[in-house]
Amino acid sequence: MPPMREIPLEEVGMHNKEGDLWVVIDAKVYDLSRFVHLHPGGPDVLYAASVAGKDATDTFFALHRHEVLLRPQYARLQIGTIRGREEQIKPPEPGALSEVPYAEPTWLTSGFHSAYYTENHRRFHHTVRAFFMKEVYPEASRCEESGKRISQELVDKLGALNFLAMRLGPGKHLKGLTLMGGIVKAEEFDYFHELILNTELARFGTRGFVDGLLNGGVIALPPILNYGTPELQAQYVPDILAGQRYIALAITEAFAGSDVAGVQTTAVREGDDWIVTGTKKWITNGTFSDYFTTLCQTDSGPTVLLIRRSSAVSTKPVKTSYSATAGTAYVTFSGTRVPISHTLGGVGQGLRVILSNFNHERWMVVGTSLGAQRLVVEECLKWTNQRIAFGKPLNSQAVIRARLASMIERVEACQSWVENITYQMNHMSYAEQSDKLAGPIALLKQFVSRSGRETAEDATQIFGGRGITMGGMGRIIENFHRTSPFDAILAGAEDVLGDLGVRQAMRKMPKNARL
Ligand code: HEM
Repeated sequence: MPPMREIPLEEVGMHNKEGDLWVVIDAKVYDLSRFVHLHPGGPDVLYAASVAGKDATDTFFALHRHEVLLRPQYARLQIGTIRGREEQIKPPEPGALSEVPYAEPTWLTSGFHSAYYTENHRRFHHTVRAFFMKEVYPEASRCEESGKRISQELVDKLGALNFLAMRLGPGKHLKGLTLMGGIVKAEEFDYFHELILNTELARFGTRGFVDGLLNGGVIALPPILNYGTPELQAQYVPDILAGQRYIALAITEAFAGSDVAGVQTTAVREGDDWIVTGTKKWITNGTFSDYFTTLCQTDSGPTVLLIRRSSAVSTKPVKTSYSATAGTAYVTFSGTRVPISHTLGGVGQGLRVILSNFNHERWMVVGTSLGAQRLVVEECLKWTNQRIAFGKPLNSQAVIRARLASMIERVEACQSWVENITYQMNHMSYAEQSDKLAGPIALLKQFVSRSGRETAEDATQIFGGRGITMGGMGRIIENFHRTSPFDAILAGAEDVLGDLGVRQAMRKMPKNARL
């Protein structure tokens, strides 16, 4: 691009009419002469006396997100800069931290300290945020809107970083892999690294894509890694981790959701095979999965099987209130033949396999909800600072500040509890996690998803009409308001989880406990 011409403000003022229209936004001069008729807000607003040929910075930022100016088709409308002035509102550097109070957790806030995170976590975080914003975010936005699944090109890029392997948490599946380009060694990688991945990917503000981003693998692979034979693991895991094949977890049915023991899909032995018949519903990534980690009923009780897609397996999309990019499916097994070697965790052991798997899944949902809630807090702090209503910034109203206070308190409480649980996970074996953390993680998830929905409500009141409008200024709030109920349902409904947490505590009550 040739260097931009420096233009005196007075010269801009002469271009203020139809066919010859310039405006100044943040020291940059835009020629809107031809764009006026394409402008989504219409031409008339641009011909207003306070806009045409004038510095319209405040007006522009009251109506548009900064990202509008960064889109290539609009960036090229710029013809120069105002002499003697500098751009003030700059796009964030890749990986940069926000300086808005509470927009980052304390461990990423200058001058604050943390007992949990190391220098390696910080470097990892910086690299992840930069990569996500540059490589993943543009596709996340596109797919959230179009409903298309993640592209193989992006999956390949993620595969090269061993993204899915990292999202399964620490463990022997990481051995020998180069993680995030070598930023963290396999033996150093812990649940805080994984928490960073989960919170960062929620910052796209695209809840459907978050699940489309190979979440099927995150929840369907652990039963193979924990209960599959070495042969089975060698046959399936590497291709899935590399993004060459896709997998989904198939538990829920129209017949049974939180009541997993009530599933009606059956597996009947015939020689060395199981014959599987039944349906599964709300299966994340199911529309494009090659394999299904599936809970079935057998004569000897619930059993988990690894099922390959074949002509006896069909999938169709389930239209939910978030984007079809998640690949949510209705799956039908029509007498599907499955070798008995594909049994995970023993016949009749299905509930043990599935219930232990739930802890990690619930903790993952908690992490993505937390990341999204923090983003919503940042959006609200910025909006209430720049939006003028009744002649004053929104944040000069006590009712608005009261809502902001509640949102900040909730996200900070969620953060502290999540970090505490994550620390426990780092110091417990898988078996200890199953025994000790099922209750606390269930309670944590109930608390975090409920906080999320309260925050969605507060944010929508703050953003008004924009909070219920897809695209534009309030797009992140609208997406969160529409999709935060997913966090309250997926991996166990909120109410059921609260009850589970208390029942776990009751089981562990000392026999001699008395007041
Ligand atoms: C470089 C200059 C501009 C570009 C590229 C631009 C682009 C856009 C775009 C893409 C939208 C759709 C909503 C969104 O994505 O946020 C929009 C909406 C709008 N624009 Fe602009 N715009 C420009 C300047 C202005 C100015 C100076 C005004 C001054 C009044 C203005 C007034 C509006 C209005 C009223 C809407 C509708 C807002 C809404 O529905 O909430 N635009 N503009």
